[in-house]
Amino acid sequence: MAPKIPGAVHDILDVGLRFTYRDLSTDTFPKHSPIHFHDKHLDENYILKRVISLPGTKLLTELLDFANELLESVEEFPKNPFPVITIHSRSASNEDLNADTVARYYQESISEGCCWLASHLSLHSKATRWCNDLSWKQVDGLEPRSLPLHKARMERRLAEDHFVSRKWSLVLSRNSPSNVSKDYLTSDEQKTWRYLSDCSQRTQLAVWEIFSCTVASDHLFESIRKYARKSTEGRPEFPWKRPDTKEFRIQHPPYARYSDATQTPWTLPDESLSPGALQRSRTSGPQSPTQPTVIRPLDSLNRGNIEIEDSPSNISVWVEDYLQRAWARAVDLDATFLILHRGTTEMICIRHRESQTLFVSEIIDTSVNYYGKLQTAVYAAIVKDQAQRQEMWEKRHLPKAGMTEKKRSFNHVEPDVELNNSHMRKRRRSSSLSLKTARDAPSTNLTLKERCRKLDLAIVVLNYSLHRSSIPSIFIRRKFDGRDLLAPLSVQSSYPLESCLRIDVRSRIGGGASGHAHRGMMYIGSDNEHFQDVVVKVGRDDYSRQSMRHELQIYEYLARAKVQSVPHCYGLFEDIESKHSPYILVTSYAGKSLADLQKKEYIANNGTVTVPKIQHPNFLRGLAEIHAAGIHHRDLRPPNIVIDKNGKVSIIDFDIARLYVTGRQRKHERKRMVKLLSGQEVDYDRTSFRGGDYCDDCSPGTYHAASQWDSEEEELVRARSEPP
Ligand SMILES: Nc1ncnc2c1ncn2[C@@H]1O[C@H](COP(=O)(O)OP(=O)(O)OP(=O)(O)O)[C@@H](O)[C@H]1O
Repeated sequence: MAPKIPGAVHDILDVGLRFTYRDLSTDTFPKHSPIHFHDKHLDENYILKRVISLPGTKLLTELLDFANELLESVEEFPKNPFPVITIHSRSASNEDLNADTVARYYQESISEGCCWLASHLSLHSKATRWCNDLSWKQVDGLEPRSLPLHKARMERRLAEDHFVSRKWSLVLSRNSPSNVSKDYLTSDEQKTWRYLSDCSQRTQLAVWEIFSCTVASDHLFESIRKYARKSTEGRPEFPWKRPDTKEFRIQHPPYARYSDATQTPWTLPDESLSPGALQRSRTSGPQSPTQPTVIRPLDSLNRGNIEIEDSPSNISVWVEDYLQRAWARAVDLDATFLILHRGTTEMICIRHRESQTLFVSEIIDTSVNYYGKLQTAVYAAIVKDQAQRQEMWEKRHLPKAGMTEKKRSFNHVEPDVELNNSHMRKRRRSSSLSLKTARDAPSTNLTLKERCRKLDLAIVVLNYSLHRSSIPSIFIRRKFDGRDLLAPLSVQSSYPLESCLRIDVRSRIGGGASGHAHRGMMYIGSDNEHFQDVVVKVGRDDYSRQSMRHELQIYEYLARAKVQSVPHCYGLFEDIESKHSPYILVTSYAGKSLADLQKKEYIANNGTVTVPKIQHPNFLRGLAEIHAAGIHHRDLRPPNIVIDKNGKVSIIDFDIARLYVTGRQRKHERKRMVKLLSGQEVDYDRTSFRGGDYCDDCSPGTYHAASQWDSEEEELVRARSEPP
């Protein structure tokens, strides 16, 4: 007999969101596409191929039936009261419904209750107490550091964050049902727990893209629905964005994906999944890359004029781009469910791995009185799906005799089985550089540096994590015009391959306010023997171009002063495809940072590291050299001090450095360096803040009022009048 459902549970099942919808002005429409440079280099095997609409209410009915089944399978609900969950209702009439407000409202009003319930129903239905093992929250929500941002960049960030927030997810809040004895688990639940035991607390089980509750997102949802319906009829392949460089085509051997679960509470239309429905581009064997001997950037890009049009000003929202971003995030987490939510409406999407298809539900009204039940069903379905796929994976990967049990990592989308023995290939771990390192390269290194300086065209491919370029991007060197301004972009009609730099980006090694730093290898022409171990900093957005240009200027200044304690800068390059694509700044790889070398201490002790006193002079000499060249670094921190295998210390990251330094600032920065090396915490360099602030570097807790630091102009005058 079906159990009596407690009133508090009914409250959760029957809750609908109560937003009062307010029309917001169109200024909340995002002004930029969410697609970044990296997205164009996604591995072909991992890109969205089709979007198919799931018409009608079939998916909803199936999910609600699944919730009913779970409710009926409970023999008895716990006697102790259901935790108090407040159902808020929100009137949006005088509130800005940006993406984060919408997410927080969903979190406060519904997700907690649904997590408790889904947890009970799917993980420990026989437990006599209410226990919750799920949590819907913002994952990796915090930026590593919140540097004062350029005003325009801040505005753009705000506009983007205003429209969509991507960091929300369902996670397991514990590793095991710590509060529930095994006796209270049915055999099915025990099995589920076993297969989920590899999930850490940070494992994200599904992807939520939360949008602001605005006209723009309403328009986006409608467009997605129309797009999915249209593409269901015509079945065209999804237009993934790739670089426009036409003459290259790099074929990579394919490999298998993780499997889709087979026993799911939802059904997908069979005809969409049949092999004929999708022309998969599986090649029969490895093919050599197409690599022309003459590179014609303008021809290959098919552009008569490199002054490429800016994005049109009347941009509303880009359906494909938002779907692509969401899909890529789901692939990254290996999530099956992708939920698009905007407060008053929602779309549930299901990712089918085998056919690389996204199935999209109709638009769901979140005020319906079964919305709570639907969300509970979605959470429970996500958990079941995850456990079932893990079970399938483990069955296919039985541990070999004598080996410890092999577990699939939930956090990686590492392909597990090769498709074809003739080109067996495990996907390379992003961090490993398997080719010879620059140290092994013959002694042509110096000449190579000299040669590189003269070469203006760089062919860039990404080869790490989810990125495996099938078409490279073409970058052109940017130079100064002699007046500290970048000269206009100058592109020749053709370049012999032998006069081109080839940059193979192999792993991501850091990320900060202005961009992501990658490790890679730089070759010249068709020579695969000699290469430089380089760091490629890819700008985060178009505003980062300014800071990279500034960094190039500082590096050139330091090179002219023959400063040794900094990496060699190979130059600044611009992707010629779009005015808004980021610059890349290429420097030599100068070793691991203090933060990386002492990662544990750095993380555990609030960003501190300790260097034996005997080694301090090494670091101080490096800094003194930079000061002697007249450069004020202004951002000395453990991540910005690197040491190579031979113990050579270099200082990096000059994006907020200044081209003058006063005696007082030199002393200040020296003290800061000693403090940092002695295991003490250093915060942002307060000399950056002309408004005045506390400066613990000079003497702990001392407040420097605004007037105590010079203004930029005063600093310059003082710096010029002082001996170096
Ligand atoms: N030339 C280099 N050699 C070795 N490692 C490097 C080099 N350049 C950058 N890195 C690594 O990449 C990380 C980020 O680089 P960098 O600080 O230049 O980027 P950023 O975007 O300006 O970061 P932030 O905002 O934190 O200052 C560094 O902490 C360091 O670990």
